[in-house]
Amino acid sequence: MLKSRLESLLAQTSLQLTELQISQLVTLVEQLDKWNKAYNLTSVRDPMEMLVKHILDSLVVSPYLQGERFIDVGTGPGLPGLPLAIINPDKQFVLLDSLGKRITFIRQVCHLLKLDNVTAVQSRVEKYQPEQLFDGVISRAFASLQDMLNWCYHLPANNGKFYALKGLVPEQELENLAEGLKLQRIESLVVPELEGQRHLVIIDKNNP
Ligand SMILES: C[S@@+](CC[C@H](N)C(=O)[O-])C[C@H]1O[C@@H](n2cnc3c(N)ncnc32)[C@H](O)[C@@H]1O
Repeated sequence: MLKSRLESLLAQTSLQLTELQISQLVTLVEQLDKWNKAYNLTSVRDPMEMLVKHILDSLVVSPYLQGERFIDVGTGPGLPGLPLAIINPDKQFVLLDSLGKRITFIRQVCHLLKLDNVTAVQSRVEKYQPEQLFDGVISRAFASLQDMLNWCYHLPANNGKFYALKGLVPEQELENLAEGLKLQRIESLVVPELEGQRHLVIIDKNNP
């Protein structure tokens, strides 16, 4: 049931996935459902609803990612980072959250799915000092844009980008961007069968 529903949702997008990637995404939803009660991972309880609200909502960001190294900050149970890592095995993803249970969940799923392009890190983002900077900093349902940019300013490499998934366009939050930050564009995202607006705010960082 989950697999055929996912295939019909994917058919409404331009995304081309392999059989392995589809089966990994189905397993991810099954694991979210299995561990949700114990780990309080998401308020979405119905696995069919998770396909739209978590999996498709994450995957639609994929065509916009430029570069090879990404960090998903405030990833929770790995959203959008895990779906993006599954369909981009050639890119590296650090999934960061301050809550240990969520990081434990991500590590279990990576082990189960044999994902070798994901590193899960438990830390507050303000304190996290990576050995190597990132081409992109991704976030969904994490913080206001201003807070995200303040707390994560140290993470992108020169010419790196911020990718913030938002409902409504956060126009006020785009005023007075810090030095070196520039709004590149706001993409309107189409998530099959999801009610409400979705936007991807892309901000460029050029080191002053
Ligand atoms: C509302 S959840 C969103 C989770 C996921 N991104 C999603 O879209 O479902 C926000 C997450 O951010 C994490 N978080 C909040 N402040 C943080 C911080 N300063 N550093 C790291 N993680 C943080 C919380 O633990 C929580 O898992």
